[in-house]
Amino acid sequence: MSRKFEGDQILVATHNAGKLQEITEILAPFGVKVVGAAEMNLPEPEETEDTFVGNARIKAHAAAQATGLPALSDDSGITIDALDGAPGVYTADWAETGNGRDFMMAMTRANDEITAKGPDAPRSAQFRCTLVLAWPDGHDEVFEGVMAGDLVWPIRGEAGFGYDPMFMPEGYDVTCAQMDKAEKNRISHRGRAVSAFIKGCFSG
Ligand SMILES: O=c1nc[nH]c2c1ncn2[C@H]1C[C@H](O)[C@@H](COP(=O)(O)OP(=O)(O)OP(=O)(O)O)O1
Ligand SMILES: [Mg+2]
Repeated sequence: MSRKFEGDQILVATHNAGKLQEITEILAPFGVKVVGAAEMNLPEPEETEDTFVGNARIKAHAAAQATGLPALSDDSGITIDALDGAPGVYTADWAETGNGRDFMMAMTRANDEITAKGPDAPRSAQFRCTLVLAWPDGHDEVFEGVMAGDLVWPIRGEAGFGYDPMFMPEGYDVTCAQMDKAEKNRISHRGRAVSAFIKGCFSG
């Protein structure tokens, strides 16, 4: 069934367990063995670029070079219209405490900064995901996905990870943290990007 990965492993170059679970579930029907970065004892590279694709390239190439496996990385985040696209590539940084990540703090900051723009500030935002598939020979392929929605307050739901409890996708009246996994994967930035990857790599 698979054109490029038949009988092979693909390394998913992320240390985020939520991402790894989503990507593993979306790829499950395609007969490719998914291995995570933590399982391979890979270090977490520094994300020094100011674009999603730049940081996705750093993560994917580091993992492919270290293992000799094709490596698929995910760089993602949220762009908030009222904040001119912030936090964007710095979405994870907003949750950083110096002692692990605190997404309640990050979501509170997002809500506070929108609220500070005034009562007419839009609540619209986009989740964005850039996947880079890096090959051990040094070439790569890029796949992207976007999900539009609104940021709600107070937060709702327990499922998912990161900013899911405040993100209500367009056309829904529940947040990503109130959806089952399959539904989120069907519409999400990551689900769309992984679908593009599947089209590119499993349908030849
Ligand atoms: O579906 C999502 N639902 C909720 N939050 C999300 C989602 N997708 C990305 N996010 C947030 C989490 C993290 O704060 C940032 C990504 O940062 P990003 O550097 O790409 O990922 P990460 O550091 O968690 O893992 P890693 O770099 O090892 O892949 O955006
Ligand atoms: Mg990261």
